[in-house]
Amino acid sequence: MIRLVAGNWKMNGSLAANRVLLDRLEAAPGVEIAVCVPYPYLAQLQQRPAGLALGAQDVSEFAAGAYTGEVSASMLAEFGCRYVIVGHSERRALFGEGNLAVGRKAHAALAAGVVPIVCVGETLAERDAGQAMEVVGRQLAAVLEVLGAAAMSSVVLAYEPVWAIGSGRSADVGQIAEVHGGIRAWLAAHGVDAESVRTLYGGSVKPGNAHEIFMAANVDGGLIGGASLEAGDFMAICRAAADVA
Ligand SMILES: O=C(CO)COP(=O)(O)O
Repeated sequence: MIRLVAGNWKMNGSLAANRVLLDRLEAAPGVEIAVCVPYPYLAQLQQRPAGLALGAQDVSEFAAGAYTGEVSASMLAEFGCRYVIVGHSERRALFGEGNLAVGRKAHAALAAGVVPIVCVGETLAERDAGQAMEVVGRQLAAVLEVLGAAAMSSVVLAYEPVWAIGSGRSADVGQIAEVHGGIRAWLAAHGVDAESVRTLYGGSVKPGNAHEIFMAANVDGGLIGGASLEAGDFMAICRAAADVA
């Protein structure tokens, strides 16, 4: 399947800076490229290089109504979002999102025709305790409980070990391949069409390590934080994904 490289701008950007960045991005053959931007910039991103998919970084689990500050999946769909990140570890850790809420957000996204990029991953303490796959399994189970096996095959997953995010310390290829293989096996064991679920790796992906990461078994692309704010770096990562396609 064609690899997906999604940039997660997090809470960065300005109208002026975004324009400079966008002017330097372009579609690349052999890879799908998406940028997941802060909500206020969805309007600006209506003008973007052809072939670049648009995404957001969070979504309400509710469809509409008295939920001050929330943004619904149908609003994202109106602005042309193909993707929305749900359950990023920063949202889980800093904003108290639990596993079931993440599942409900994924459900809301799918109901509006927006593909959720569901993030899973363990902390360093959990890895050191040998619990990485157990934690990821729990996170997956909650999403499966809400979505059911058929809908689960429509999501994109992102394995983002918390300790590798923004730390400059990527997981090594063996660790990545082990968890990605574990996720594929977990999905298959739970009745999900595992082969149709694209599973991205995220956490300190840079131009220098992208190629070997994308070569790893069961890695179907990347979720890129810091390096997605540098056009040259982001395009180099996208080309690395295309090269191994
Ligand atoms: O959190 C991430 C993407 O969602 C990864 O961030 P970094 O690429 O900055 O480590």
